[in-house]
Amino acid sequence: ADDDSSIVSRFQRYLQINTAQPNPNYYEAADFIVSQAQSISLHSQTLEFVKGKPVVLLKWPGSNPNLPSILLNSHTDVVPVEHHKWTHPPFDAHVDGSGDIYARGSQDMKCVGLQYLEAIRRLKSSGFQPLRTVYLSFVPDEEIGGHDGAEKFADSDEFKKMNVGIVLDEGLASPNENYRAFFAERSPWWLVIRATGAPGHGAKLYDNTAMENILKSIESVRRFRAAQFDLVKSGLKSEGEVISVNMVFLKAGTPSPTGFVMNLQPSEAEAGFDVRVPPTADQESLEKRIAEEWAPASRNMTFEFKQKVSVYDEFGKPVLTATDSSNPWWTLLEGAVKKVNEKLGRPEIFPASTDARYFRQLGLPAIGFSPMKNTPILLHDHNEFLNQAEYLRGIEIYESIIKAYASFERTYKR
Ligand SMILES: CSCC[C@H](NC=O)C(=O)O
Ligand SMILES: [Zn+2]
Ligand SMILES: [Zn+2]
Repeated sequence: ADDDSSIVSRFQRYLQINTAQPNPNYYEAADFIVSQAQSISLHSQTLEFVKGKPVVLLKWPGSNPNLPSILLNSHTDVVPVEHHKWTHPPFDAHVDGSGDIYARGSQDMKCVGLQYLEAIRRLKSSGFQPLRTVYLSFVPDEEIGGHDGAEKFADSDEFKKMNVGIVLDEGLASPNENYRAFFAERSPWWLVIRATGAPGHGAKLYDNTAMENILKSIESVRRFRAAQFDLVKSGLKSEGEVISVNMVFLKAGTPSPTGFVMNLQPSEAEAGFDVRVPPTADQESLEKRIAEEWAPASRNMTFEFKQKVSVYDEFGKPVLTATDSSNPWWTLLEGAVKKVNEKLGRPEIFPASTDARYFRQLGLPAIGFSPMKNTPILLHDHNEFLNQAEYLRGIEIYESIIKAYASFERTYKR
């Protein structure tokens, strides 16, 4: 049956599978996706580049298999939850009186994965026949970097054989009327800075303590953060266009059975920062700032990157998906959204990281798009929800997009 309530209940079933990191129930999710695919006669294949981490690949063959194909990607894992902070249990997918569906993954991004499938279900039953082959990939581990998921998939022979011409991946909810679309993303630099200094009596004032040294750095980071944030607050730049820095841990002190030793100044202190660097930022000057202001050796400091992703192509140019007429897929997306009387906002840089970078790095255009409007941005938050009417509308949006993409005749040339 294809009434709204069965569509929503299929979404609920996907949401009810607990695929939270660090112990996602991947096989249950894969089984569910495969059974959905079978119900609409899509060819399915499960690739296991790493044991326990299935990539489910579905295929809807086009009538012209020589044309580059369309890949609709989504990740099956979700981030962990703090159960007691949710008003409805995060894996119940409870629908409240106003139609809000509460669940971890309702926005990020089980909605998108199933919307792709529901859109294809409708297109199939309407008799639509794609010219280009449409693939759907359901990949693991996006939330922990995608190394055993999208990264291996994008590097595989299976992927090469698919002859992909365009990838759609996740975007973000929009609090206003316009849907959002993303053409690039910032690079995560996970930075740890360490300070050392002479230990001493808690009552003594002296220079160069580890705590003083790290505090100076934290002050410097804070000034930089505030200046970047001001650019966003004033409307001069969007969130993805500035360098964000957020302190995520702070570690120092000498533990004791009752807490910390109170009259001993520690000899070491450490702080961690989640830094996000836009593709167009001057990386060298940021590196210099880190070495000279945030962790200067002159203040007995060192630093280390726990992760330093660079989203560059083989020529050292940042990988961006074109948003002008040189990229027909962008134009088609805009047109398809318009056709169902909706609008896209200005193209944006995704503020966090997604699997899209692995596809862009191959030189493929990849667009981040999750059709949720008039919706608060709740990914990774407590009480993540998506309204069922929004979910259903999103299916119509994808119907329009998939139809436009799968019917597009011209071969895309880079
Ligand atoms: C680079 S690994 C981390 C990926 C993660 N993605 C979604 O939140 C992020 O923190 O952006
Ligand atoms: Zn996501
Ligand atoms: Zn996420």
